[in-house]
Amino acid sequence: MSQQKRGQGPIMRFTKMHGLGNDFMVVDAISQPFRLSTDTIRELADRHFGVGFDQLLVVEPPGLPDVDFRYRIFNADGSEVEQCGNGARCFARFVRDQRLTNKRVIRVQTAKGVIELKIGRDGLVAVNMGVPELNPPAIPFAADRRKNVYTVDVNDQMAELSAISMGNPHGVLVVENVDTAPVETLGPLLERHPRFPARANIGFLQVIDRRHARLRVFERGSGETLACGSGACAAVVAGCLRGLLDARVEVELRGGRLLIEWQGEGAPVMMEGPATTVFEGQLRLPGESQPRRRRSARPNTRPHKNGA
Ligand SMILES: N[C@H](CCC[C@H](N)C(=O)O)C(=O)O
Repeated sequence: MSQQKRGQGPIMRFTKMHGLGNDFMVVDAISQPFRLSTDTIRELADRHFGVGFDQLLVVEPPGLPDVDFRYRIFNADGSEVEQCGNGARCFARFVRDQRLTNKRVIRVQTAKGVIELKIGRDGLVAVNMGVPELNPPAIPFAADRRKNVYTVDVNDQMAELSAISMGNPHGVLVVENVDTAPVETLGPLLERHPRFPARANIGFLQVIDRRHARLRVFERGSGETLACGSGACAAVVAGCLRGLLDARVEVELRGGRLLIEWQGEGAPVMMEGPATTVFEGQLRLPGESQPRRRRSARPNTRPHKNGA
């Protein structure tokens, strides 16, 4: 946060959390005003000058009658996105720990639909991530027809990948060994490939056997993360479509393991894994003027004009 701005704005409370090392800044925008510009989100994401996170997760009041909360997600580059699987598990733990609900089954509205979160007594969180989208225009992915595997020309190499949306777009490649996969080189090239007009998260999937896999993900808007929940879901769907995986798969990511289950086309993808709170914090935002709220007005949680 640039020096001249520090210390002029309001105090914002937050909680630092992670799902298998995919880390988040989580903000309750129900009990406090939330209005962050894209630039401020980028500054807060910085691991030296800010809080440091892969994604910012925001808890808002529900926008639909049959849901408990609205769930907004911002990548480290400030882009607002449709889905975050590891974040969904942390969201569930956060709203219970903050006593925003006492439910164990929570329905949340994301930018692309409604997902259901279930907090187990073992501390693990199960998420119904919804039905994967395979139709190219809805992913979005440029293709003349739907296939299980597409050939994409990238830097004069032909990459074979599956294209799947879990609410957010994913490209999944099958590799011999994730430890030697070209994540740093091919990841950013495919993230911004023109055939992914909204960019994409790029997964590198190593099949151990029909019920075990390893995965690394170069995430859209954040780079490689230690884990990607929606990426693990997309990878299992891709593996099943290719006939390489069974319905229930243990996916080993760099930060730990997720259990993913998909019973096939038309069925939702189920994910189960941990959610960890690291610390509570508060910070003084840059000197963004906050509108004087009329006494009766609701907390201002509407997005800032040029960002969140
Ligand atoms: N980078 C993703 C959002 C976060 C997804 C990931 N952290 C997860 O656990 O699903 C995107 O731009 O779609």
